[in-house]
Amino acid sequence: MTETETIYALSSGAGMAGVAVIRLSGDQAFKALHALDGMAEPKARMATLRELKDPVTGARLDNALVLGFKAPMSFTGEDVVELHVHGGRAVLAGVFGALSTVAGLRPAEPGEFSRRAFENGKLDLTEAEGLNDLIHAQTAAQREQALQQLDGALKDLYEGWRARLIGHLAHLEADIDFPDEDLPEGVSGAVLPQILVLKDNITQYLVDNRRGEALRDGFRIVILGQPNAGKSTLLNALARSDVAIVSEEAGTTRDVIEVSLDLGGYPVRLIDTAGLRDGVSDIEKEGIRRAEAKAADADLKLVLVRADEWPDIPEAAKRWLDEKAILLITQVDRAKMFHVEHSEALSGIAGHVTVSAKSGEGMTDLFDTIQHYVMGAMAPRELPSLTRIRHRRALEETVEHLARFTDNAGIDAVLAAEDVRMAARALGKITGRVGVEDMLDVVFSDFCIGK
Ligand SMILES: Nc1nc2c(c(=O)[nH]1)N(C=O)[C@@H](CNc1ccc(C(=O)N[C@@H](CCC(=O)O)C(=O)O)cc1)CN2
Ligand SMILES: Nc1nc2c(ncn2[C@@H]2O[C@H](COP(=O)(O)OP(=O)(O)OP(=O)(O)O)[C@@H](O)[C@H]2O)c(=O)[nH]1
Ligand SMILES: [Mg+2]
Repeated sequence: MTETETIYALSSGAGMAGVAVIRLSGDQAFKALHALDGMAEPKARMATLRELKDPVTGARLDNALVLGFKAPMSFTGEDVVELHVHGGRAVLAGVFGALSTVAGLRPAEPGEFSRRAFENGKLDLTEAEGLNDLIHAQTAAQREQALQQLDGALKDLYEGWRARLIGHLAHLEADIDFPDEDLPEGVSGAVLPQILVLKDNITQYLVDNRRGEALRDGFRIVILGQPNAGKSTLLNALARSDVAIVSEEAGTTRDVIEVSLDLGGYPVRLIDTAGLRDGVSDIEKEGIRRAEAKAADADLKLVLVRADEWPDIPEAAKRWLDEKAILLITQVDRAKMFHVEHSEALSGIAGHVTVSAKSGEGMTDLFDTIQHYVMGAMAPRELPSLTRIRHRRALEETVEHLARFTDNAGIDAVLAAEDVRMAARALGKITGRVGVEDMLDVVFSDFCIGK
């Protein structure tokens, strides 16, 4: 299969619909349209009504709205034809059957239209990823982040850094080639601090609490505490749905139970876990192991302690109390005349709330406290956030090369210049400017068919 093959796919959603869009891209796209409508090529970018027939049987397929784009002025940069047909099963089957009889056409792979757009320079890799994120966006904040990335916000940031490095590299190389009188002394002297500043900028940029990734994947809030603390009851209350089994038996929950919520436009994954104690059965031990694994990479932890036990906090719960934890004193309806006494457990954490899932006391306060935390963690930063581990790895690699540059700068100008070149390459991998052939399959296989 060569890249010039013409591809087609359903680009609208599957299932019955008022209108469905079938997209064709490649140099046979208009020929294929002619095979179905027998008419002259429609004017580029002008919607036209056409009767489509099966080229082999002559059977009528649909009255379709047809839209053509001529290369390179199209989404993919190739000739593109869109068939806007009635979205019925028989219509789609008929049109796909007809297209399969046209020579030089084949069904598109997932993400193949976007991949061609990338290969034809219409999108860089971060923009293509932004497009995919936009299609999967579930909340307003996810949509906004994806749109920014699709608009080139990450591309501009990383290409800007790369351009700065390449500028510095030119100076370093000039220094190496003309070490003496041709250039004033001190050129490399000026480059060093400039590269150090850039290295610091990137290093600081990486300290982001996974903001962009959490926005893309969902902010993970893990509910932790000893058996019968009321974790599953709390999950059900926050999710406003009877998701997890609740019982007075200690050790009810063993599996990790996850619910997705939209918290003021921010996607949240609320995770209930097994009660923390010295596990009795092997199954419960495994449940606790999973609970602790979730706790370790939580974006926020809700650590539950029962009011009738307060201020005693079991060691298994106490170890999760840190700046990413909210302490919940639960089942306060069961403790008479309860008030939170001073405890050292209250310092160094993100907050504490006293609640009763039964009476509803404190639940509004809890909701507000969580929402406040999530909003703070997800608030837009000055620079657009990286959204994938792929970006993070490449930026870490960039910083490593720049650290090596600083080590070599005083010793060996040739080695140091090579470090800068490698740093620029690592940055170029994010946007797909260099050395990414092996990565493209991974990036685009994640896309939908028809995109
Ligand atoms: N029917 C339909 N709707 C759609 C799309 C599509 O492909 N078809 N899109 C698909 O994702 C999105 C729109 N995105 C598009 C992006 C670029 C071009 C395009 O033709 N670009 C040309 C010309 C640019 C211009 O006119 O300014 C180019 O880049 O050269 C088309 C659609 C959303 N809606
Ligand atoms: N009175 C009162 N009872 C509660 C409250 N929250 C939970 N319970 C009860 O406490 C018991 C344990 O609740 P669960 O939500 O199953 O506790 P859990 O922390 O999930 O327990 P495990 O899954 O065993 O770790 C159940 O009988 C609940 O009905 C509350 O706020 N007030
Ligand atoms: Mg439970």
